[in-house]
Amino acid sequence: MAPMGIRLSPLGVAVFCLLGLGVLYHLYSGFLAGRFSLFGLGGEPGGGGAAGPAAAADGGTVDLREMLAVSVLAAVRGGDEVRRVRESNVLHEKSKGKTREGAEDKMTSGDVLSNRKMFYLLKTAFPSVQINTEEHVDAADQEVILWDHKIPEDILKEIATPKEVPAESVTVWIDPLDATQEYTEDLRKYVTTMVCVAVNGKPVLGVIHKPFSEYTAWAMVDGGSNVKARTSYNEKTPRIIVSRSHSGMVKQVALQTFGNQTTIIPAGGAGYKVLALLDVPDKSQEKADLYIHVTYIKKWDICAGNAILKALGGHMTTLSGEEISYTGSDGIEGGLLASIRMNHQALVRKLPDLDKTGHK
Ligand SMILES: Nc1ncnc2c1ncn2[C@@H]1O[C@H](COP(=O)(O)O)[C@@H](OP(=O)(O)O)[C@H]1O
Ligand SMILES: [Mg+2]
Repeated sequence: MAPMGIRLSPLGVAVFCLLGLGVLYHLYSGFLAGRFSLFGLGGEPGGGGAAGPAAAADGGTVDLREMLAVSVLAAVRGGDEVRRVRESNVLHEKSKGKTREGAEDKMTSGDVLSNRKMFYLLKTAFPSVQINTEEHVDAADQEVILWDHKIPEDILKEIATPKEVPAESVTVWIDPLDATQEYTEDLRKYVTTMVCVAVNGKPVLGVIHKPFSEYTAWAMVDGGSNVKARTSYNEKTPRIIVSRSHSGMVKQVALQTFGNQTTIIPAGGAGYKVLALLDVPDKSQEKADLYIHVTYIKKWDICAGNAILKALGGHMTTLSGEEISYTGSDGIEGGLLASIRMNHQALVRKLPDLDKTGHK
């Protein structure tokens, strides 16, 4: 018997407790989860109302169509910084150290300022997703950049319905300035900014933006794209696009595999080299049939290109034909082979085993 003659029913108490737990769970998984993850970064919450975090409202899911819209915006905004710094001619060039092969790993103000814009735009819109970026994020120099929740018409036209996935299955990869070496040499056509979204490690969304020609390619696997493959490719004597500053033994490997008649096109930037395989209207863009890389490379350099190729029916794998998983470690060891509208596995079989030949 309770005081003052009120009797508590055990069923009523149980229902009350369950309701309480439900309210707490809802608060934690949605609103608070988003805020905690930003605070964990040393960041501020993204603000409320229409421009607040996109993931928070759904309690742990994100809409890939919204992620695509923010990724395009981030690549363009980052690209504005890249262009502004290059046009100022004050690059504040530094070395982050050396690559395994002994090349300078460079960084400029263009990389840093683009990274800041791209990272905070994505982090504010999607506070609960994992974001991996090439450059260090300075928590003391953060910026809250709000997304207006507008999905551009070209995306709405291609992708008619939202595509929800659990926020915890998503890994975002940002390259705030691809082809930094060429950027310092003022070889502007090679420079891109890139965003990639992987779901359970599989590349699903890719954006490659060329800041100096203001061209943007995007694609979503099983969604849509604003770019397509060319109508024909030369599989027998392919034009092969390769690195100009991290080449390793790539030319020898290409000529040994496809013969001495093969044309080798040295170029900067992994984003630029993927675009070379596609039907891109930009006049400064060279065209190739295959992209081969033999040295170590990082996932932010290749994830967006991998997603775009996959969305268009192409392939990007290691040289031994393995799919690349975009979670966990930053780098991949087995080189790269990218193709579209070709028999990719037949190409893999043609290539020498790099570990055996020591061709890296
Ligand atoms: N052996 C290596 N080690 C580290 N990074 C490499 C690399 N080979 C290529 N990369 C990176 O991959 C991108 C494309 O390389 P490349 O232009 O030589 O084809 C460049 O990215 P960033 O410019 O973003 O640093 C480059 O630094
Ligand atoms: Mg890069």
